[in-house]
Amino acid sequence: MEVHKKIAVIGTGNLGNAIVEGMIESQKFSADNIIATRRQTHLIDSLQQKGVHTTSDNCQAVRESHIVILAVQPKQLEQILHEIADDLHEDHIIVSVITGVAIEQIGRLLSKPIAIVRAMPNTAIAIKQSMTCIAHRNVSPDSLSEVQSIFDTLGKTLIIDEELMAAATVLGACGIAFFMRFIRAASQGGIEVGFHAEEAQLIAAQTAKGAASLLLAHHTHPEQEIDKVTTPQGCTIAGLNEMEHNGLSSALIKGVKASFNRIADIT
Ligand SMILES: NC(=O)C1=CN([C@@H]2O[C@H](COP(=O)(O)OP(=O)(O)OC[C@H]3O[C@@H](n4cnc5c(N)ncnc54)[C@H](O)[C@@H]3O)[C@@H](O)[C@H]2O)C=CC1
Ligand SMILES: O=C(O)[C@@H]1CCC=N1
Repeated sequence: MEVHKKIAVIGTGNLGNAIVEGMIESQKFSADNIIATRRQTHLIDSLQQKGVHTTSDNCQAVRESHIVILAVQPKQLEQILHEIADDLHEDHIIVSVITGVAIEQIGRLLSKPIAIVRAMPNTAIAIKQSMTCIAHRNVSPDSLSEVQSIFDTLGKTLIIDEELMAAATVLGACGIAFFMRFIRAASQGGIEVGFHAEEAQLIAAQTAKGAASLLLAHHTHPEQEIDKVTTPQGCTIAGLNEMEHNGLSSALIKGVKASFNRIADIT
């Protein structure tokens, strides 16, 4: 499905950039219909070169758009809402990808009846491989499906209760960094056992992609797939058990919980 509505991304940093890159890559959005804002617009020249309208004028971006994606840091939100409030009207849909800020908080800061949806994508949105969790409160089915269809073109989506948004942030958004670190560590091991760094990374990354793809394609539990790899008295189980003796699963679970607990302190 093509998306023809004008979309403004307010705060085009790491995630905002990835969202715009993904939209362009998908070819479902015309670059013409995307407005990306940043205080230092030269830092998003690469998007301008692809036909995106870039500006530091958040109010103009809001006036010229229908869907407003808020992608600033949590501490920058209040000032941004203050700045754009007069230009927002009830036909707009706000999509906040900001961590730890509830819909009710945004609504209170705006004190206007505007549809607000929270979305939690990850940086794989740049290549249309995001996992995006979406939550809303009292948004019309049409507005919700409009927002969901944007993220559907950029990966997979799941509608969740807003109470689960912090958990979604940790598992889905921070998860990119967690899995990256796992791949880096696997590559480092691969170098120890004989590969050049580049080869080790290729093997580790493609293998990680294969493992994830197996789960998505077979709808199996990871242990079922592990059982198919662990030949009795073989090298896989020897490696896995050594990793577990050193706390692999425990370290991951504790890391997820530490990230989750941090979200409560963010705002
Ligand atoms: N980076 C990630 O993977 C993810 C980030 N998020 C959330 O997305 C939001 C953005 O995160 P990042 O992209 O990592 O941060 P970032 O700092 O890279 O991006 C924020 C951008 O907003 C711009 N900005 C700040 N004030 C502005 C203003 N007044 N006008 C225009 N632009 C302004 C900054 O210059 C910066 O480029 C955060 O709330 C974060 O919690 C959510 C999911 C994933
Ligand atoms: O690190 C952060 O706070 C943000 C939210 C999820 C990914 N990056």
